[in-house]
Amino acid sequence: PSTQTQIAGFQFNNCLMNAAGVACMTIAELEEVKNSAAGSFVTKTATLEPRAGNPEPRYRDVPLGSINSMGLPNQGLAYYLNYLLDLQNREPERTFFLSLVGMSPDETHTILRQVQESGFTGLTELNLSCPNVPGKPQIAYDFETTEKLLGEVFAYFSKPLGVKLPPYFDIVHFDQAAAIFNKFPIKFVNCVNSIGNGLYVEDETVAIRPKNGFGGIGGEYIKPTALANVHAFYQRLNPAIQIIGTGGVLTGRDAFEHILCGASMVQVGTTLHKEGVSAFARITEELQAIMAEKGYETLEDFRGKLKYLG
Ligand SMILES: O=C(O)c1[nH]c(=O)[nH]c(=O)c1Cl
Repeated sequence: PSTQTQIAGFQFNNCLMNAAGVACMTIAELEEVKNSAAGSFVTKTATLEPRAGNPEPRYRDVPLGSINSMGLPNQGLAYYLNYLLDLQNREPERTFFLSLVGMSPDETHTILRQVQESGFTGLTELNLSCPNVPGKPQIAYDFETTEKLLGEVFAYFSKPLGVKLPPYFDIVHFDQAAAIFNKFPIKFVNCVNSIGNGLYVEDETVAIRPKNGFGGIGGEYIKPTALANVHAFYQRLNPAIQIIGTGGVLTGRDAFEHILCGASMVQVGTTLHKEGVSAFARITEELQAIMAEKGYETLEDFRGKLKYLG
């Protein structure tokens, strides 16, 4: 069975890739993901200037997942954009993702204009869901701001762009968010970012330093929420807007469920942090075994075909 896929008309030889934030801060890390069984990579979310991020410890792997309050540490847009421009000349047949966001709407426009004026031919993932910059709310929880920002972006940005979304937990919010995204030529929505502002306690103490221990939750804890967001947007969005599924992918079975719920690409975060890039080959083999057992040749044989109980 084949686990190849396409996003916005770009072909990928595998439907698995890293989630932004994991294994993607440096060129060395990105090259390792690129040279693994992953079909693509996405960079750490880039801001205009490099950022040190929050004080450590700011990321912890825990038995059922992870908690992080990194604070958007990154090497700055130029570092990632220059690498991607060089890479697309070296490997023109492959497509990669650039994740970005400004620390303000103006900075977001500055960054996106730089990308627009560059020769970048890959996919842009606008991160509307960072939960860990003190004082900065998650953009995509503010529907008015989100609609205004996207309206401004698409006045000048013509390269393929998708958005990274926080998890929503209310059916009305699925309705309202989807209604906004359906207004714009967005190529994909990536559901979900970490569940914001969880708290992990060890004995009597928090696990991470920033924000008195509050941080985004990933891993097994979040798969039901991730699948619900994937499927809710799959049900509601214009079919021209594809879904990337992120959250709780440990096994081929988890990847299968994301695709069954409507995902065209599946991202791996916490599991990649714990296991390393060998996770991509393992999960791919497990997914292929499930497809073989069920007689599915391609993802399209089962993508979005979640059954209800009537
Ligand atoms: O703290 C972070 O850097 C971070 N951490 C997350 O869990 N999601 C994000 O989008 C970001 Cl930007």
